[in-house]
Amino acid sequence: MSEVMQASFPVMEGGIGPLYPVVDDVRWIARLLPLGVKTVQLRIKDPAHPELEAQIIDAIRLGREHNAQVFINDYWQLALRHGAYGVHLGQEDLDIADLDALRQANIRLGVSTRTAAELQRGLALAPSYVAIGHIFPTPTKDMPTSPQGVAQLKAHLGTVAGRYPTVAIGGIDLTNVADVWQTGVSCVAVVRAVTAAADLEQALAAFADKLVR
Ligand SMILES: Cc1ncc(COP(=O)(O)OP(=O)(O)O)c(N)n1
Ligand SMILES: Cc1ncsc1CCOP(=O)(O)O
Ligand SMILES: [Mg+2]
Repeated sequence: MSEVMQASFPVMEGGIGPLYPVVDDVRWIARLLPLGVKTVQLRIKDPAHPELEAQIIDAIRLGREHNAQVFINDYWQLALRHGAYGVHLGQEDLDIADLDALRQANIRLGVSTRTAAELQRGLALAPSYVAIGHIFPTPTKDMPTSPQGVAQLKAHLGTVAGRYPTVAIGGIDLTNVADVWQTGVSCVAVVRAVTAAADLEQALAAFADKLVR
């Protein structure tokens, strides 16, 4: 698909990273933001979750209170309704989302990409960031594609050419994050490395030590 000029989504004023926890409950956000995390995503996959809208409202409020960049995964209508900082959408979400409404509301957009073609589609939207994954095998999400690995990540970063912040996701932990970071990616998104950490503060400190440029 060729790139067509599009109105841009807003830039993330505070930069993006370097660590971007993706969590399934707003209580994580309440723990993470006071610890200095600046970008976080609320990813609740069950649309029938009884607290879905309440958690989204709380997440947006916490983001404002801590001057942090809270992205809402998937639920772009609720994000619009409640004035979210940002929305994260995958390729299938992009097919149905009202991107003009998000642009008009000044909501930042992060997009997932799994292949070179999806990356082109994502870039054509002039998003606030582009995510590339999954980098390593992960049990957290069923993926229709194979892990891309660090070399492919690096090739994709060449395509982005610094035009947008980049996020690597999928199977990233303290044992492999240095390899990911040395590609020059702007940010590393993690689920289990944060939510399954035995000691949250220690895990954040260990990532901070490794995510230095
Ligand atoms: C930072 C980041 N990258 C990728 C994804 C995956 O989004 P998507 O493909 O829409 O899948 P779901 O997360 O909705 O299952 C993400 N959420 N965040
Ligand atoms: C949401 C998502 N999108 C691509 S991989 C992934 C899950 C990453 O989870 P983990 O960090 O636990 O491997
Ligand atoms: Mg999605």
